[in-house]
Amino acid sequence: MTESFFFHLVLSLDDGWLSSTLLGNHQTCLFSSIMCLLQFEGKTSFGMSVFNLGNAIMGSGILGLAYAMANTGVILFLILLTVVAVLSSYSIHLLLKCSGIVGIRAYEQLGYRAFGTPGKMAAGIAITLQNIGAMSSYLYIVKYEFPLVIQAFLKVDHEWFLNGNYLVIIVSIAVILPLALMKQLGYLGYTSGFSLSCMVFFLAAVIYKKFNIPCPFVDFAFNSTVSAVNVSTMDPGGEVDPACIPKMTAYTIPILAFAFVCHPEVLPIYTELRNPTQKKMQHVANISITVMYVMYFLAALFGYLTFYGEVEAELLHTYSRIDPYDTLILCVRVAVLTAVTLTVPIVLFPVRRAIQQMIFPNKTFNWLRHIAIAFVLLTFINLLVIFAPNILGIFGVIGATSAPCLIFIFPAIFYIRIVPKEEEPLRSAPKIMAACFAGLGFLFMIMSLSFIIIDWTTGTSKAASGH
Ligand SMILES: NC(=O)C[C@H](N)C(=O)O
Repeated sequence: MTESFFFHLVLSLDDGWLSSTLLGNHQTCLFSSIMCLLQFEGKTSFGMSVFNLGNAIMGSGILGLAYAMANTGVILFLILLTVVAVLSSYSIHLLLKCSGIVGIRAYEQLGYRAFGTPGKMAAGIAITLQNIGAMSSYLYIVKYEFPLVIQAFLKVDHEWFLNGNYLVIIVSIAVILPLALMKQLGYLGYTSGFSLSCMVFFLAAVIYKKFNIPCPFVDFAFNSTVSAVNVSTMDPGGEVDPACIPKMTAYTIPILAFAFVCHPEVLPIYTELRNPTQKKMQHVANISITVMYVMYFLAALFGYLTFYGEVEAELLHTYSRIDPYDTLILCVRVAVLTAVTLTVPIVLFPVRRAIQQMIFPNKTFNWLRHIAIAFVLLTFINLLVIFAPNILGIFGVIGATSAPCLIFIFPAIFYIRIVPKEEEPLRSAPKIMAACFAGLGFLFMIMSLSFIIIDWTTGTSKAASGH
């Protein structure tokens, strides 16, 4: 094997640690490369990689989609979902092409290659924001769903352990922190398949419940007085209920963008793929995106058709209004809780790496730093979840800021800078397309942000109404 092969390999494996190796002498470089080859040689099969990427895509975003559909109507939602899915696949194409050219398999390192330190910092900050947002939304689900599960199973009221804030802290210390301290997760690890099956179960239950819950449904809180909550689209006079006429809100597109973000995880999954080629990885991405697209659409459709305009920003919570003790929904809660809890450590890994690359570049692995970053991050996220007003705010702010950067803007501008002019001149079709893509990202970001700010200042938002 030639030295250039090793050079490429070194770059592509672990940039933080190995960049220091590159500065050392050739022997060290060669030795490290052989160690890396033994340690990190891509071993993950095609199918497993599809699972891993699917798991990276699938998260709390799925719980917000029915709400997004309630705001747009089925047809517009389907169009928007398709557009975001296709664009997400195109942006993975841009990332893969860049990484193929420079031989780097980390998002923030692509930023460094394209724009030096500012590029690395921008990508690092976007990844940190996005993944902290995703983790907060996962712990948010723990905060609100876990007490209901415990209450139903133990049949107790007013106990200290029914306080969601305590539960978030306990779950973080007992489950997430130990997993987050592992040196490697075998990237995205073995929990992916399990996590995904939990979400398939969730989807099946949502579909089943659509045919099982009468319409209009009876709110549990008013059960004794038997007052029906109007969720049918028609009022008795045959007029369409104004509450059920779809209208686009500031949150629709940010929720969709949030739901499709998986980009910080794409390159690491590529690194671990057996016999990796750009084409093969694109194929992995396209399959994962298509499967998630179908699951997202079904979850949104049936969730929406169960509750119409009454659906809340977090779908599971809406079911409690009918019967908080319904066994099937309790099992679904446990499944979703497990899925999102197991995803937190996985989502934490790219953030830790981004922080390491931003604050301690060129430092070798250090257990103390590894543990300290995980601890500080988890503490911060716990505080966020305890004090954050609601999940819609998280979807909205993150979906309107870091998500468009990671999906649209960065892949496009990195592509324009990294692909050499000799190969593709600035005026070539692929680069013009990438520039339009970045422009679309900017437009989307500015529009969504201004809508959300208007929404907040005028106080019309459902986001203001708590959970
Ligand atoms: N991985 C992420 O950043 C978010 C993920 N797409 C979700 O829906 O929760």
